[in-house]
Amino acid sequence: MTQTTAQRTATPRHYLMCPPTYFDVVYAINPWMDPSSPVDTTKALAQWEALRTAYEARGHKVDVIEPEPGLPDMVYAANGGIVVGGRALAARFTYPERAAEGPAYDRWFGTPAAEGYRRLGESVEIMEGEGDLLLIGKLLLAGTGFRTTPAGHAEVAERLELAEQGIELVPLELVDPRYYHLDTALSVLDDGAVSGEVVVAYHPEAFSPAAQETLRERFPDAILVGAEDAAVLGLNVVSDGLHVFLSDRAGAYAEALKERGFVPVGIDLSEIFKGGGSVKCCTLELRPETTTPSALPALTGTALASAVVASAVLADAATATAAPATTEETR
Ligand SMILES: CN(C)C(=N)NCCC[C@H](N)C(=O)O
Repeated sequence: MTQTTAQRTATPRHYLMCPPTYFDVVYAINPWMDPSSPVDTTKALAQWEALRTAYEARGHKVDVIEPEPGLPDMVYAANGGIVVGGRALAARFTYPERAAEGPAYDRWFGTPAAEGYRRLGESVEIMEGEGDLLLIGKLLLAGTGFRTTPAGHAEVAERLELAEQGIELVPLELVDPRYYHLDTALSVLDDGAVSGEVVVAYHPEAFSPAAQETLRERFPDAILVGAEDAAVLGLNVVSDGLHVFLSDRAGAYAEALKERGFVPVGIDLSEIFKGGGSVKCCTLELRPETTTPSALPALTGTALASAVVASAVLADAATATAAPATTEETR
C-alpha cells in the first residue's frame, strides 16, 4: 500500500458541460453501447445535474452548452475539443454520427460565454478532444489507436502552439476496444503544481507494450488500476487536485485514491454510462491563457497557496448542504 505525504489542494477550475436532453443510445460506435437497451432520459438529466452541482459546490465554474436534437452523444462534452492556454480547438469525430458536434462546440467557443478564449475552429484531422488528450502540467498525454489519429496529434501540437507553451505531447497507443479513448484508461489526478507530487492512475492492459513502458518511465509512482474498476469506467475521472469526481461503482480505486491523499466524490452516472462514458466524458476543462493550474507555481507564494486552500475549504463547507446524490469520502 502506497501512503502519501503530499498535501493535496483543490484549485478552482472552469468546466463546460452539455445536458443530456437528447441523450439516447440509437447507434453503437463503442462496445458499451447497446441500442436495444432503453435509456431513461429523465434519470440521465438528474444524474448529470448532480455532477454539475458537485462541481459547483466545490467552487468550480460550470458553463453549459445548449444540447442539439439529433446529437445524442453531445452530453460527452470532453470530446468537443481541447482548450489549453486560452486556445480552443474544436474536435473532428471519427464517426459520422457525431460529426455535427465539432461545429456545435466550435460555435460555442465563439459565444460571449467563451470570451477570453481564442477560437481556433475545428480540427482538420480526427481529434476527439479531451477524450484522447489529457494535460498534466507541461505534458499533453495523447491517446491514439481507436479515435484520435497521429495526424490529429500533430495538428493539435501545431495549432495549440504546444512548443511555444513549453508543452510536450506524449503519444500513447490504446489496444483494447473497450478503452477506446485515453480518458477511459487513464486518470490525471495531480499535476504537482501545488503538492509537488505528480500523480496519474491507469489500467496497464489498455495500452500497447510501448505505451506501458512510456507510462512506467514517466510516472513510476502511478496508481495501477485493475480490470474491475476499469470495467465500470472508474478511471474516467475529473480531479481538481484534491477531490476526485468518479463513478460511484469504483471500488479498490477509490480506496487507493484515499491512500494517496485524495477525496473521492462518487457520482451515479448509470444512464450516461450506457453510451460508453462517465464523469470525465461529461466535462471539458477550459484553461485560460494566464491562470492554468499548472501555471500556479510560476506565481508562487504562500498567499496564493493559502487562497487555493481557502477556496477548497469554503467549497467543502458548502458541500455539506448543496451536493445531493454524491458520495464523498473524508480523509
Ligand atoms: C470516456 N469517454 C470514452 C469519452 N470521453 N467519451 C464518451 C463518448 C461516448 C460516445 N458514445 C462515443 O463512442 O463516441
